Amino acid sequence: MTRDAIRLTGITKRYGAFTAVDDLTLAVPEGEFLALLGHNGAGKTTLMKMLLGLTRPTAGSLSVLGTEGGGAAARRALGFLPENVNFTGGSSGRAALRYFARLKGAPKAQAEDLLERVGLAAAAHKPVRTYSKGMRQRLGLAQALLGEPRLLLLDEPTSGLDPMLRQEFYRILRDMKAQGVTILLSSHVLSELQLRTDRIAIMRHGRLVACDTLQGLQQAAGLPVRIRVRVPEGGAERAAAQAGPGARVLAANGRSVELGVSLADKMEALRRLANGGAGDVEDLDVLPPSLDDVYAHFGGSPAPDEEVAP
Ligand SMILES: Nc1ncnc2c1ncn2[C@@H]1O[C@H](COP(=O)(O)OP(=O)(O)OP(=O)(O)O)[C@@H](O)[C@H]1O
Repeated sequence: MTRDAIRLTGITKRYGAFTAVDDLTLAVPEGEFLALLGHNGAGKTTLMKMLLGLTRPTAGSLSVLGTEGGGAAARRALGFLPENVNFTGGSSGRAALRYFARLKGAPKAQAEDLLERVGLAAAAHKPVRTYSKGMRQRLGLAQALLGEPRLLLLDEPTSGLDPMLRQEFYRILRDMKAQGVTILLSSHVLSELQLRTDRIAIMRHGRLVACDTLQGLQQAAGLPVRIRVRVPEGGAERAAAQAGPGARVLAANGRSVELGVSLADKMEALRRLANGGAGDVEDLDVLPPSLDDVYAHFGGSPAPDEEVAP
């Protein structure tokens, strides 16, 4: 039976009169890759800090890797990559990682393996202060992977990474997931998450407003699927009519028409388009709602003056 790596029940965190996390209930099964989305100030980092035991909830209960209250007892099995990786002092990447290995009780040799794994072996002898943002981020990931973490908490880990490094970064996470590691990752880069995560949790003003698979969120949002149809010159209107009453025209020009249909009407519209009069439809693409669309639907972005605590 799958156990929950994280179990949060009615978790609330207040700073004075301000509520940063508001009555949040969520269970994350072991081995799941969960993305945590939300506007600036939504409460993502605060949630991670509570899971790490760095700050205590004002109300509610939490369990991390079977340890009630999370914190120190679970921390050895946690890997954490903070939003702003800060390695102070003039030490080299290798020395910094060995230092963290000692703190975590991980073997020194693992530091070498991880430097290799994150592509920093050649720069390991250089002072961290000379590292680019991407290199510091990779060193931060290596630090998070020290020991045998069973849960990774990654706070906006890909900011500052170029597209190649992002791919490499997600490849490493895929390997970790294959080993059964649970991953909670917060990010603002929605496009990179939609095909990589099992579920997506959306926070707004400290509250969990949605948590499901992308498909589940798409269904719950009831956003239209777009069907882009290529037609012979002047055939747009005919193709639109052919798609049936469930389809409405979103955009059209002489050679193509974009139709919006509900998920429930999608297959019927596709059948009608495919079976219609020969030559009416030359080609078609089906475009499901993107994570950006879903995120916007669930109110992912606050009004500009709502972003920070008063
Ligand atoms: N120690 C604190 N004292 C007072 N308010 C705080 C404290 N820590 C966080 N907050 C407030 O709690 C809210 C949530 O902050 P948090 O850092 O969790 O947001 P976030 O979702 O991680 O945002 P971002 O995407 O910008 O990193 C913010 O309004 C922040 O100003």
